[in-house]
Amino acid sequence: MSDRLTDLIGELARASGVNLSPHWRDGLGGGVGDDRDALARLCSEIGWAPPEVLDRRPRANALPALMFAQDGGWAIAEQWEGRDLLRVRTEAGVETRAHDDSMRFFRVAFPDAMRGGKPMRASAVFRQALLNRKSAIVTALVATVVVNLIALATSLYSMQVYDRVIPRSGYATLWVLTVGVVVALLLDFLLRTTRALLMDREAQDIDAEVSEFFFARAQAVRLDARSGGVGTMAAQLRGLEQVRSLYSSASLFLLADFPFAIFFLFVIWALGGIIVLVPLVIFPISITLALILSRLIRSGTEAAQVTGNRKNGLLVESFDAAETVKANRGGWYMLSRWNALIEAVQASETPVRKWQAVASSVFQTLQQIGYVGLIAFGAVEVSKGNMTTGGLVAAAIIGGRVNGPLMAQLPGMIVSWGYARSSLKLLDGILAQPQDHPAGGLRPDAIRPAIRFDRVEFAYMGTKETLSIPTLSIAAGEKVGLIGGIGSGKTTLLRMMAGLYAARHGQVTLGGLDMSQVAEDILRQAVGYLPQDVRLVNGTLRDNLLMGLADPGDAAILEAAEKTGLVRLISAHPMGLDLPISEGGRGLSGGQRTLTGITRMLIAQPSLWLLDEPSSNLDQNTETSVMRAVMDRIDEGHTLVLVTHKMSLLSMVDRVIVMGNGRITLDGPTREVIARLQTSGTARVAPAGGQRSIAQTTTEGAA
Ligand SMILES: Nc1ncnc2c1ncn2[C@@H]1O[C@H](COP(=O)(O)OP(=O)(O)OP(=O)(O)O)[C@@H](O)[C@H]1O
Repeated sequence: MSDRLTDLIGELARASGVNLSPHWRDGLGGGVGDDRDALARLCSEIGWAPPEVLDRRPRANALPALMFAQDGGWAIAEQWEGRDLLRVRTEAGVETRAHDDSMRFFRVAFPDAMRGGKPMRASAVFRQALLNRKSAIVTALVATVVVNLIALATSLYSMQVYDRVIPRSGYATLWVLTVGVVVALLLDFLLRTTRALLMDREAQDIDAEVSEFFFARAQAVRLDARSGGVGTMAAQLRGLEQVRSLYSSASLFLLADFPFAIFFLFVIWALGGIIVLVPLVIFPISITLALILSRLIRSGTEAAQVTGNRKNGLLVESFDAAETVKANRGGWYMLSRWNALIEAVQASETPVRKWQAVASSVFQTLQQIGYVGLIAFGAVEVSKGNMTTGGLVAAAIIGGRVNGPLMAQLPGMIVSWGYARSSLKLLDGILAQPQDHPAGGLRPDAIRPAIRFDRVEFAYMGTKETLSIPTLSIAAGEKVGLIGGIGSGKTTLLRMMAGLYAARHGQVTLGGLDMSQVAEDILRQAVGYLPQDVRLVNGTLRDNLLMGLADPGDAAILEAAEKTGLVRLISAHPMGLDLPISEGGRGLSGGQRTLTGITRMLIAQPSLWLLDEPSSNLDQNTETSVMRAVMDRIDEGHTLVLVTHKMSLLSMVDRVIVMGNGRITLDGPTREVIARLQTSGTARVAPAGGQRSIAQTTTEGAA
């Protein structure tokens, strides 16, 4: 394998702001080479679209791009340094090279693991995953073809036995034929087993690839655009396996078994002439029945899928909210919802099962009618001398190979298709939801932590306007307190500043750049956000402290933990930083979770600190020491926005913004705003926009 080229592709992806799957190199074989066509071969092997060939003199906005030069091999052309000079990155480092016409430039169509590349339909994702494994599918197809040919051989064996061996007592012929058929059957066994193992391995691979894609897509759905609960979302992903297994079995059916059924019709015709009419009549009948069946069960499978997902949602919810449910004796309430959903699932599944049962009996009867029809019609043909007895036996056996796929496989596949279709619809729903940030995005060297809101309006899914901020600017280096009544919009505003929610109208900029256009990793480096309720994930404390960060080493982690007091938890536990955290951060107290979140921010050192009620879970002493540690870490030019209900914390900020009913109702220097709030509820404040003087009427009270 050409490591050099894959290294360069990895670097180009990073430079283009694309999150390649960590496993993108897995399974790459050797022999791609280092020549000019190596990139095209590599893309084809990985299953990416072929690279786009750029102009011989690419425009500045087409860079960075991969470049191949006759004398220097592969490199990344980063940017133009002058009219004829290119800044080029090779494995040896960065150098400047003169442009010459032998250079070729290529753009790679990266799939982004966190976004899944271009918007597409869920079915296309499965198709692509199958197509990426063309060689395995071709092998399985060849095996299926040979297995079918062996079936043909066994039927012809019967014909020979009836026509040649029995009338002439030709035992020598019988032995030869029998040995031949036994060898063929052994080969058949080997091929079937190999096909099953191969398909199983590929199925696992496809599962891994497809589930990675959809999991990443579901993760990247913008927080404010998420519809449905956690359980429903989880259930949407559950249909993956069903769709995958249908796609693999359906492709083998359509590509091998179905065409072979047609081929076998010709064989029956060759053996018995007119008797082929029997399967020929049954064939369209079974297809028509299959189509009718698929229509009949369609609505049932869809309803069953939807209620099934709601059932899953309720299950997740009941465990997640177990404390509330138990404390409020909500068990019966949850149980009655559960029972209602079970009833709904059964109601929608009953017609599906009914039609499935009817269908399988109908298809079995059709199969038997086909057999009887073939034998009866064949007997007439044999007695007329138009075919031999052996020919009839062979035709009956082959008739089974025609009926098998059509009568036995088709009904099951139609029902699976009904379920898979509704799973695909749900997966399409995930793909259609807006994603966090565009692939690529702006990648400035540094972002000034200055925030500006311009005619911003925001509403949660399905609600009317929640936030309306005509103008707000927070300069780099400002320390701002955000206060307001319960539900006044503080958290929503903070999440917008963090780039977690996107404005429905208007623009939010960070350092002059539209926040929604900044590359995700750059944004997350610059912005530190501490949610009101810090949730931890399954793993170790270290994993939770370092999630998404480069490991600065234990000394740096412990230094930060010392400042927040988290070190007490670490030193009290025998496993120290490796102390296990269970799902949802269970095992740590609310205060310890908050300390973990703050310690993480101290390690990350963002330039924009967004803290949502950082001390609500902390005692007075811890609050003082933790907030001091935070203020010590916030450098001169760094910005702080602190949501709080505690007036005591406002001494740490120089400016206070008061929220009320989704709007800014007061904005000014801390002392003036506090004085205004203390004297009366009718202060004059300036329209929010960074002005430091109070000048507008408000009736809002602070926290
Ligand atoms: N996920 C959501 N979906 C729909 N509406 C929401 C959601 N989260 C919050 N809201 C609504 O948006 C409004 C503002 O909520 P927000 O959490 O920003 O208030 P807050 O000022 O932070 O309140 P608190 O002080 O209680 O934390 C509230 O009316 C709330 O009901």
